[in-house]
Amino acid sequence: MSQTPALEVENLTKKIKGKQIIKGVSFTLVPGEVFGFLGPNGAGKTTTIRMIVGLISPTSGTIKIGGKNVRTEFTEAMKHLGCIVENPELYPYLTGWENLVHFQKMDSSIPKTRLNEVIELVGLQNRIHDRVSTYSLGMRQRLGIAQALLGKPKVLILDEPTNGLDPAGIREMREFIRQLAREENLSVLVSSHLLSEIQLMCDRVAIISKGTVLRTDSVDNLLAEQERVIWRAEPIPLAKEILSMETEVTEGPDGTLITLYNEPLLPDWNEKLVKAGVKVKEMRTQLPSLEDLFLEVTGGESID
Ligand SMILES: Nc1ncnc2c1ncn2[C@@H]1O[C@H](COP(=O)(O)OP(=O)(O)OP(=O)(O)O)[C@@H](O)[C@H]1O
Repeated sequence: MSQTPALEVENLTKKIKGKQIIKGVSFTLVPGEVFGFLGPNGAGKTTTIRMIVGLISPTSGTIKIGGKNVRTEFTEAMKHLGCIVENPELYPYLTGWENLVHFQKMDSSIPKTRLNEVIELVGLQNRIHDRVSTYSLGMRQRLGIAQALLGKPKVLILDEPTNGLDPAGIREMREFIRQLAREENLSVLVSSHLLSEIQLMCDRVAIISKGTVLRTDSVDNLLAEQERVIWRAEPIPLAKEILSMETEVTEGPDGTLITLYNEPLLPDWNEKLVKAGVKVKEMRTQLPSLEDLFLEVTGGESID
């Protein structure tokens, strides 16, 4: 693919009060993808996002939005960006429509016809003339997104978009974000500390911990890399001894042994066990849980 990335972050660092908070973060969003920024509290997600949206400046590194450098072409770069970083700034005593008109008037490049387009995109047609104070949290989020979409951005940044929503609201927001990315060819960067949410919503994910991106890939690929084999064999000590000569072995629950899944070598390991007199009763593969994957990638740091 030779299309211009929607967002390019290269070797970003940030030092605050002498402390290195962000230590060389790089990732790229292609048009139309939902990209998850996943890490425990304090990992550096918000600081990175604040640099992308221009709220603070990086110590070093490059950020390009729609090919425009945030440092040297700030206005051009910001034209391609829509974001809700802290809570969306809305006036509760005005209607949804009046809120949007207010923001549209602040940017002379946005025609009034865009209002109905964004209202339709976020599905607020039926309630747009009601006061925002009567909206649910999910509806306020949608209105915030409508506002962020007014300038037809290429990239939308949402910091923890499902925070505070109930399970139905979370599901709705997740589906809405996916649909928006698909239909508008919009790239969406979503930060979250919720593993399951990232798995269901995002095409790819960057796992961030202590100011560093440890891995970037689709959740499915990351999980497949950590696929394991559960062995039920007797006697266990002998089976463990033999397998340990081939690969790393841990003991699972109920007297099982666990190794990583290594397809080409499995028959060989099995043969060695059988030749040594071990009875192999069962071999089955298992994907790790997201929590296990996270622990594996971060080297033991848990998500919460
Ligand atoms: N202005 C600041 N001064 C000092 N330390 C800061 C400042 N801003 C952020 N930090 C520190 O940088 C680290 C990363 O914070 P950041 O808010 O980016 O993490 P996060 O991944 O977004 O987590 P959370 O979800 O809790 O916001 C934390 O240890 C935080 O205490």
